[in-house]
Amino acid sequence: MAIAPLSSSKLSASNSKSQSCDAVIIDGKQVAADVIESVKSRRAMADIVPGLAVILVGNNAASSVYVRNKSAKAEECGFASQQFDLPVDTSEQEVLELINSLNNDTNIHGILVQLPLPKQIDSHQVIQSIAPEKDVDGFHYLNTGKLTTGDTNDALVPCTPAGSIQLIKSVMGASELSGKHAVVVGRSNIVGKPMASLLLQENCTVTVIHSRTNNPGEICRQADIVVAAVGIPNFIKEDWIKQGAVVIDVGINRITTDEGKTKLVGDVDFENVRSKVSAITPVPGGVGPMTISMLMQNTLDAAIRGKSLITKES
Ligand SMILES: Nc1nc(=O)c2c([nH]1)NC[C@@H]1CN(c3ccc(C(=O)N[C@@H](CCC(=O)O)C(=O)O)cc3)C=[N+]21
Repeated sequence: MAIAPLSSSKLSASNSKSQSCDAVIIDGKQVAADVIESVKSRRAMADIVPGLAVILVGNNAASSVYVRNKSAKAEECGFASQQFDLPVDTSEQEVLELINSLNNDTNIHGILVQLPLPKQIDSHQVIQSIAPEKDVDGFHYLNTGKLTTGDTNDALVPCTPAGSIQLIKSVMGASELSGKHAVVVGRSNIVGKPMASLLLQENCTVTVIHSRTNNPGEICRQADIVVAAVGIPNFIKEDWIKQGAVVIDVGINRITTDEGKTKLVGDVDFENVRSKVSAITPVPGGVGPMTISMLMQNTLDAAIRGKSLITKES
């Protein structure tokens, strides 16, 4: 990881144990900007132009924010980014052929297929067709296997969980994390499961709860760390949170307010939860910007590994 964790004293200095004291609002934009600075300087030192290919089939609201921010960041980092906007009725075969050509393109180091895909396309087939060393989302079996077995040195780790761990580490030292009870709310392949693996690697005691869990609130209330990834606005209420917990809100939900405006909110009832926690991420400005930064980091890492392979072979 590029960023050293802040000292734990930073948290305790600004946040005494008393309930009236304000929680640390974790500045995801700042931590993400620090990662970007490190990516920029490592890229310049390696003297390479990482190539990132993004494939978008059709369009949906969730995807458009991501696509916008991603292209801008890639450019800022000195990457060559290519975007493929395919019509909503594109066949699976056409996507597989495009991926095959990108797998063989030596100027491309990272391939990302925006999810969800239209229903005529089997996303498992598509993801598994990406060359594992170019799988910057970290969804290929080889990368998920490396993550779950703890072989993370040359694994590409999914961006949102990797970013979430880094945000936790911005308020908690490694020794503080060890032994803590972390509760992950949600069991998706893109967030919940890889998040649980990363937390285990940090020596947390990990519980994953989901829509079929009995007494989820009772379990969540025991958590020192809560990672919410359910995709339901205000799902995590104040009475699910233990006093002093660290809360990471992965949710990105677009809602319409009473005044008819659209607004981005997370999965956590932020306004009511914030008085109870020691630290919490906001939405927007929390996990979202970190996801983008980790994508840039993964793409750079893939490009640097690609270059060293070529050097070894020649
Ligand atoms: N293969 C794949 N990988 C993904 O990682 C992936 C995906 N497909 N499909 C769509 C979702 C969504 N997603 C976001 C990431 C960052 C922001 C983000 O930067 N949000 C900012 C900006 C908010 C704003 O602009 O208002 C924030 O939360 O502060 C949003 C959404 C990644 N996804």
